[in-house]
Amino acid sequence: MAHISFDSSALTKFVHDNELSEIQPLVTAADKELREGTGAGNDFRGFLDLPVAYDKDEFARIKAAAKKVQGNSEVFVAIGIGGSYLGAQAAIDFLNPNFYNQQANRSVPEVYFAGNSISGSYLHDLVQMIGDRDFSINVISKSGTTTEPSIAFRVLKAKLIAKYGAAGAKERIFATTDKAKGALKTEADAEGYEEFVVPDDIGGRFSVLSAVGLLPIAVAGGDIDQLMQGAADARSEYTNPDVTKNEAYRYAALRNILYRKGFTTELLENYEPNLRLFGEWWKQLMGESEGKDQKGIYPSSANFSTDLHSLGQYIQEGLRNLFETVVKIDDAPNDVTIPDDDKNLDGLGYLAGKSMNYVNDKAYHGVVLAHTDGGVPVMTVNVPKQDAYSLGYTIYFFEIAVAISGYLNGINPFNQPGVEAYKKNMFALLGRQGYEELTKELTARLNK
Ligand SMILES: O=P(O)(O)OC[C@H]1O[C@H](O)[C@H](O)[C@@H](O)[C@@H]1O
Repeated sequence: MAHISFDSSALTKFVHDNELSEIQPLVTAADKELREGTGAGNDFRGFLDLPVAYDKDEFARIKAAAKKVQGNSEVFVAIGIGGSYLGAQAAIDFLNPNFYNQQANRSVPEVYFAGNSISGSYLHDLVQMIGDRDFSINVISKSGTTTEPSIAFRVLKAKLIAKYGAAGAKERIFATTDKAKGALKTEADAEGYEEFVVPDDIGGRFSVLSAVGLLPIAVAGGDIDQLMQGAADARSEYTNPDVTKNEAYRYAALRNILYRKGFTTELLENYEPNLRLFGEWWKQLMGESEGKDQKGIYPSSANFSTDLHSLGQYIQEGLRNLFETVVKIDDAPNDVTIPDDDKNLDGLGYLAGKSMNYVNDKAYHGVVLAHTDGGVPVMTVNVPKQDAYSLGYTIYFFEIAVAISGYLNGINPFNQPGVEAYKKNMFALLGRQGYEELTKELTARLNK
C-alpha cells in the first residue's frame, strides 16, 4: 500500500467511472514513453531513479558540509532561483516548525534564501540582517549562468571576503552546479570552493532530491536519509501503469480528463501555513513541464483557511474552469486546544476543549462539499505526517505524475523553451555583449 493516499471520491459529479478505463490506453502509452525513453525529452528522466541511484560519496560529503556549516555559522544563505531554491525552501518549511529562524536555542543556523529576485531592497535587507554574524553560503545554479543568483553571489561573496579574507571565505562557499560547464563551475574550480553536482539528466524543477535541495535541507537539520527513503519507496510503489493500481498515474489521468472538459486551472491547496512553499515548488514543476505549445493546465495555489476569506468567493462562484488538489496532512506536528471561557462573549463555547486540528479538519470537509456543490472538482493527496519520509514520497508522487500528465497531453514535459524570451530582452536592454542588434530593436520599440 502507498504511504500517501490519493482520494478522488469527490469527483463523481464530474468524472464517470468509464472515463478512467477509457483513458487507460493513453496512460499505458505515456508510461511506455517514460520508462522506455521513447518520449520527448528522454534525456531528463534521471529523476525516476535518483532516489536509489544517487551518488553515495557525494551524499556523505553533503552531510559533512552541513555539519561544518552548523558548527561555524549562525546564518546560512542558499542562493538560487526556480528549481535551484523552491524545492529546498519548500522542504525546509515543511520539515521545521513555523518561525524556525526565530526559535530560541537553535542547534542549526538560521536559513535564508537569496538570488530568487532582482530586488536590491531584498538583498540589502538580507545583508543588514546578517550583520556581523558568522555565515556561509551555498550558491546553486544548474546552468551556472543565471543572472539573479550570480548577482546575489557576487554581493555575498564580497561580504564573506571582507569578513574572513579570501582564504577564509573559500571555506564558507559551497557551489552546486553542472559537473563540467558554466561560469559557476569555472569559478568554483579556479577558487577551490567545495563543489556539488546537478546531474545532467535532472532538470532544475526535478532536482530537489539532488545536492540542489539536499545541502540546504541538511544544514537546516532535515533528515535527508529519510527523505530519500520516502522517495525510493514511492519509486517502487508507482510502477504499475494500471490507473486502478497506481495512484500517481490516476491523479495524472484524472487531471487530464478534467482538462479536456474545460477545467484548465488547478489550485494546489494546503491547510498548513508551512506548506505554502510546497505549492510554489509544485507550480514550477507543473507550469514549466506542461505549459507549452499553447496548451496545458495553469497551475495555481491557495492556502487555507487563509484564502477562503479572499479567493474563496471566486472558487465558489467564479468562472467554472477550476479544479483543486489538496495536500492534506493527516497528523499535524502540533496542536492547540481551544480553552474554556466562562463568559463565552465570543460565542466559541461550542468549541471549548476541541483541538484546532479538529476544527481544521472540519473546515476541509466543509470546503470539499461546498466547492463540489459549486461546480469545482476536488481531489486530495493525504500525507500521513509532516516528516522527511512523507515529504520524499510526496515529491516523487508529483514528479512522476507530471511526467505522465505531460505525455498524455502530447508535449515534452522536460524542456522549458519559453523562459528564454524575457531573458534575451533583458540582456539586450542591459547592453550585454552579443545582443547589439536586439538592443537597437528593443530600444526603438520602447522609445516609440
Ligand atoms: O539552476 P539554474 O540554471 O540557475 O536555473 C534556475 C531556473 O531558471 C531558469 O530560468 C529555468 O526556467 C528554471 O527551470 C530553472 O530552475
